[in-house]
Amino acid sequence: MAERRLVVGAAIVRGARVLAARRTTPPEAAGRWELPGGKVEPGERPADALEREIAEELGCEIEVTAWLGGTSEIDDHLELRVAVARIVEGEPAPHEHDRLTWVGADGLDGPGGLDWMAADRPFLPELTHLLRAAETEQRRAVLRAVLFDEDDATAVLRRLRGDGYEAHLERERLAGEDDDEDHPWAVLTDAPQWLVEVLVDDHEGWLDDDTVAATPPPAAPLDLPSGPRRIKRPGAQT
Ligand SMILES: Nc1nc2c([nH]c(=O)n2[C@H]2C[C@H](O)[C@@H](COP(=O)(O)OP(=O)(O)OP(=O)(O)O)O2)c(=O)[nH]1
Repeated sequence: MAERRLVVGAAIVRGARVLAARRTTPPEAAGRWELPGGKVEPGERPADALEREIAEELGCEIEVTAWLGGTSEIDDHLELRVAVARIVEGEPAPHEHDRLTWVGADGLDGPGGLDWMAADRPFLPELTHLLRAAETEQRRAVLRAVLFDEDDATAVLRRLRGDGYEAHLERERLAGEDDDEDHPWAVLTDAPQWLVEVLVDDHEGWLDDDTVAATPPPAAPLDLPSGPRRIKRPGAQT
């Protein structure tokens, strides 16, 4: 039999989650999840094909960082390889799928997991392993954004989760204050510091420096201020 044509799929990883896309065609595959990608053209490098397909399907630019082991048979004519990739430009939007979702190790496989295309399943154990390793890494890098208003806190939480980061809400206590109504909200997240800074600036909050200090220690100790740091915002009331 002639060699199978190669289909490449991208496991786009951000934080400890991977981006899954829901197919709309053909009818038997509609509603099932895949890793975005497509067929490699004759003479095309697989990584180039993947970057081209992702630009077409999601409107963003990725960089392939590694290939997962093995290939998987799709049918008599096609076989699938999967690369781990990261976004280098833009935000993914579904141009050819009807849904995108950022899924962590817990939602990837097993009961309650996504209904994947059959050919993707052999890659799930390795992918789960990668996401678990990323989770461990992340536990060491949590930032705390402090916001006075619950609506602001919820907006920040939604935005971070929508972008694929881990984030959860906690009720914050300010030292020396005991009036419950004055206790602000804290959003704990693994998002990068620049993004959290932009969001707290937009929602009149601040980034708690204690948690910045709790990220993996730099080679030389940093001289960090001990109190919460107010991010300056043009025109904001202090
Ligand atoms: N892109 C992608 N295709 C997959 C995956 N798993 C899987 O079985 N497939 C199948 C579905 C299709 O039969 C085939 C890829 O076709 P496609 O329609 O996505 O590729 P393409 O964009 O190059 O399509 P076309 O131009 O030939 O229409 O591989 C996966 O994770 N990603």
